[in-house]
Amino acid sequence: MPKSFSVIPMKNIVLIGFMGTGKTTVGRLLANRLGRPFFDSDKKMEYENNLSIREIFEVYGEFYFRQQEKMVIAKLSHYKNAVIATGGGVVLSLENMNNLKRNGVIITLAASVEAILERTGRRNTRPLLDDFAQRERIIKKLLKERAELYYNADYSINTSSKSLQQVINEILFFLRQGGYLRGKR
Ligand SMILES: Nc1ncnc2c1ncn2[C@@H]1O[C@H](COP(=O)(O)OP(=O)(O)OP(=O)(O)O)[C@@H](O)[C@H]1O
Ligand SMILES: O=C(O)C1=C[C@@H](O)[C@@H](O)[C@H](O)C1
Ligand SMILES: [Mg+2]
Repeated sequence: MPKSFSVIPMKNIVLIGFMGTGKTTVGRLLANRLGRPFFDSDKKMEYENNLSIREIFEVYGEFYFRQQEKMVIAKLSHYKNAVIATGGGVVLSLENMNNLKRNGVIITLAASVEAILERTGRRNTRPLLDDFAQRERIIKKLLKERAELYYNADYSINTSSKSLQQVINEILFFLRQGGYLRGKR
C-alpha cells in the first residue's frame, strides 16, 4: 500500500459563522493551502437552482431557501477531505449541524458588528441585509438570536482585527494541535 496522505479519509473542515465573517474567502484560501477540494453551500445552492441567493429568496422565499440549504448540507456532509464554507444561517437547523458534525470539524468565524457592517457593505448580495438604513439593527438582532448557535463548534476565532492570513494560520494551528491534519502540511 503506497503511503499517500490524500487517500486517507479525513474529516471535512467546516466553517460556520455570521454573514461577512469570512467563511467563503477563508475557506477557499484554506482549501488551496491544504490542497483539498472546496465547497460553499451558498454557491452550490445557486448552481443547483440556477438562481442567485437573492433570486431564491425573492422568487421562493426564505422557507424554501432553508429547505434547499438542508438538502445541500446533507449532500456536502457525505464528502470527505473537503473544506466546506456554509451559509450564515446554517446553524438555525439542528439537522444541518448534526450532519456537518458527523464527518467534520466545525470552526466558527466570528466578528464584531463594526467589521460585519464594513465587510457586508462592500457587495449587496445578502437579502437579509437589504434594508440599508436598518442594517446595523438587523445585524445586532440576528447576532443576538444566533449567538448561542455559533458556539456549537470545536473552535472559534474572532476575525475582527485579523488579516485573512492570520485567520488561516490560526485555523492551521488549531487543526495541527487537534490532530486533524496528517502529513507535513
Ligand atoms: N479577516 C478579514 N479581514 C478583512 N476582510 C475580510 C476578512 N474576512 C473576510 N473579509 C472580507 O469580507 C467580505 C465578506 O467575506 P465572505 O463573503 O467570505 O463572508 P461570508 O462569511 O462567506 O459571508 P456569507 O455568510 O454572507 O456568505 C469579503 O470582501 C472578504 O474579502
Ligand atoms: O445568515 C443568513 O441567514 C444568510 C447568510 C448567507 O450566507 C446566505 O446563506 C443567505 O444570505 C442567508
Ligand atoms: Mg459565504
